[in-house]
This record gives sequence, structure tokens and C-alpha cells, in this order.
Amino acid sequence: MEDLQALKQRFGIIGNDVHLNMALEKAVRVAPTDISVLVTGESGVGKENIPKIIHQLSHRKHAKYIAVNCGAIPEGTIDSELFGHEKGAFTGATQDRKGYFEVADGGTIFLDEVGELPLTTQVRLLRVLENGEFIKVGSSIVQKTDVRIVAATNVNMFQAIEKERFREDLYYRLSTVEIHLPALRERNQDIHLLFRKFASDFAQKYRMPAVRLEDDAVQVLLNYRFPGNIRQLKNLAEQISVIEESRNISASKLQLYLPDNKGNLPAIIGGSKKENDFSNERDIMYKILFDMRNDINDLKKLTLDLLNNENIEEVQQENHQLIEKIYGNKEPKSSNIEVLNIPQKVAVEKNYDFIETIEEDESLSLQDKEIEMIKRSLEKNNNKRKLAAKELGISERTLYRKIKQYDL
Ligand SMILES: Nc1ncnc2c1ncn2[C@@H]1O[C@H](COP(=O)(O)OP(=O)(O)OP(=O)(O)O)[C@@H](O)[C@H]1O
Repeated sequence: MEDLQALKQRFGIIGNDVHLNMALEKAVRVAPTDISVLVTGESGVGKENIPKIIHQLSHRKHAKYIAVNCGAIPEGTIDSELFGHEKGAFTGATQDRKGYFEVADGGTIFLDEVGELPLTTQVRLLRVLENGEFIKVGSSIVQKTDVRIVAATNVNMFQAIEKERFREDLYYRLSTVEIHLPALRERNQDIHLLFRKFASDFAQKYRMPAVRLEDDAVQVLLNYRFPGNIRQLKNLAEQISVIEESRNISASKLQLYLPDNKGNLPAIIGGSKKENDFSNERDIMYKILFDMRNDINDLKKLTLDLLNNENIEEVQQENHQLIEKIYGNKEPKSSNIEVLNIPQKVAVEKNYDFIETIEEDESLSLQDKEIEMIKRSLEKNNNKRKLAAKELGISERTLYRKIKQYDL
């Protein structure tokens, strides 16, 4: 059996928790077999690592590995996605299409959020699991495939069965072996370790020194419940790394980033607040941050123009609107600019890639805002996607897709 430490390193898995180790050992043991595996655990605990390990350590490793987010595919197209369709099967089916079960023949399919599969699709899946057979949408020809299925869920499958949303027979076929991943709050000794790893990763990514938690901040971190698990911890480390100027984080600083355990977010500006005022406070803060960033980019552009152009009057004229935007109507006199006393021969030809950043930042700000709103809503609703989707006015599937897209 592959050494556990080496396995963690290979798959980028951090942690020494005994239950995590047990789950990984189980994955290693079942990998060479064709047994169906159901991975369970709350959202954000790292379930996606398990099917990757199983596939890589199996004889299927040279064939395809396909991960499917069952919750993200619209109900109307999921059968076609999974099993393919024939030309003319439905409006828009202009040609034959292979489904994942055909494409992944000989390999592994990871069905994430399997509890979200529509009942009709569950029937088709059961057939694949029982005898490797499937029929394309709009066809009558039975095809064969040899696919290993690993599924995952963060919902209570027994409840889903009781509510007749999930077939009991399919559940038992899928969960020949169940691998459970513990919630982060049950892996107390790993929390700080994970934070340090993420802080160091983000330090590298953003080219800045890593943030460090002071002792009392570590205690705050360990006492927090982390409803969003490792995904939430990772986001937290990223936010702090980017937003905080000081690299030493105190308990009170950290507290500002942690929603309370009931899912409400703390007030960032000012003291007392009504529960519903929160969004305004955060919105104001984000607005200020966005404006500041835009101002900085504007100033960078202006500085670059000044460095490149000997004629200050000309720069002023060309950047008239920009100068007005930054300084309001009190435009600086050219003499004020001259105070900068910029040496004309500064080497400006290298490393001025921030012009690109300016454009990128502007287009990214909307996306950032969307990410922030989703994060906030998830935190506020204690990670309940249904409630968050409702609050955001989007479907649960769209929310799910965005969570995956932005790795939230
Ligand atoms: N042990 C770990 N070490 C380092 N990073 C981890 C670990 N486990 C998970 N992560 C990171 O946490 C994030 C969430 O993990 P993942 O998507 O696998 O969770 P999940 O349980 O599948 O969530 P969901 O049920 O919402 O799909 C990812 O960015 C992943 O890289």
C-alpha cells in the first residue's frame, strides 16, 4: 500500500486527523477493485480527492476520469449528458452525441451530488451498475460500458430515500463501500495546519509575505465551527492574505472575518446593528475597496504616462478626465506634478504589466462582486444552498454551478 504521507503529498492533501487517515486508507484499499464507492461528508470537506485517488491507484488510471456535478446539470439534459443521444431525439439534437458513460468506457466516473439525480436518471444509472448496459436517449439499441462509479453526497441519503427522492436499491448499489470524510470542526488539530498551508500558498500566489495568526487568534480559529469546512477556511485565508495590511493577525482582526456560528456575519463597520443591516455595511466596505483599487490603477496609469512622456502639459491634457476623476475639480497644477521630480530616463520598458491589470481588474470587479455576494449569502444561510439560492434569486443549480466555477 502506498505510504500515506506520500499519497497526501501527491494529491495535495493536508492533515493528520485519524479519521481522515482512515478514509484515505480505505480509498487506497478499494482502488484496485471495481467496487462502487459512496463518499459522504459535509460540503467542502474534500470529497473530490477520494475519487481521484481511487482512479489513479486503479488499473483504470490510463483511461478517462470524468467528474460530473449532478446538481449542476439541468434536469432536461442530464440523461443526454450521461448516456448520450441520437440525432433527432429531441429538438436541437442535430447530431449523435456520446454520453459520459460511453466516453469513460474503461475508466472512472465521479458522480458528485448524486442525491440530486432525477428519478428517471436513477433508473438508467441502476441499469449501468447492474449489468453495464445503457441506452442513448432516442435510441432502442442497448450499449455496453465498463465504468467504475464513485459517487458523493453531502445530503442524508436515508432522508432522501424516505422522502422518495432517491431509490433505495440504487443507494445500496452505489454504496458497497462508504467512505466518510469528517467535518473540519471534528479535525481540530488540522485547522491551524491547513490555515498555515493556505496562507503560504496565497503568499506565493500574491507575492507577499504569509499572514501569521497570533496565539489568541489561533484559539479563535480552533473554536470556530466552520460550517463551510475546508473550502471556507481556504477562502478565509485568501481574504485575510489579500485585505489585511499587517501580516500578524490578532484575534479581534480574525473575528471580523468569521460569521457567527448561527450563520450571521459580524459587523465590519460600526458597532450595533440590526440583522438585516449587514449587507449594507459590507456593501459599503466593498464599494470603498473597489473604488480605492480603481483609484490606485488610475494613479498607476498616470504615473506611467508621466514616466514615458517628457511633456507634462501634454500628459495633463491627455489625462484630463482621469485627473478630474482622481482629484475632483481641483485639478493639480502642472507645478504640483513637477514636485514629483521624476527622472526622465527611468527604465520603464520592463515589468509594467499593470496596464493589463487595469483592464483585467475592471472586468473582474463584477465577477469579484458576484463571488462576494455568493460567499456572503452562503455564510449567512449557514451554507444551506437552497436558502442562499432563494436569497440571491437564482436557481439552486445555477448556484451550485457558480460554487464549482469559482471554487467557493
Ligand atoms: N485535506 C485537504 N488539504 C488541502 N486542501 C483541501 C483538503 N480537502 C479539501 N481541500 C480543498 O478544499 C476545497 C473544497 O474541497 P472539495 O471540493 O473536494 O469539497 P467537497 O467535499 O467535494 O465539497 P462539495 O460537497 O461542496 O462538492 C478545495 O479547494 C480543495 O482543494
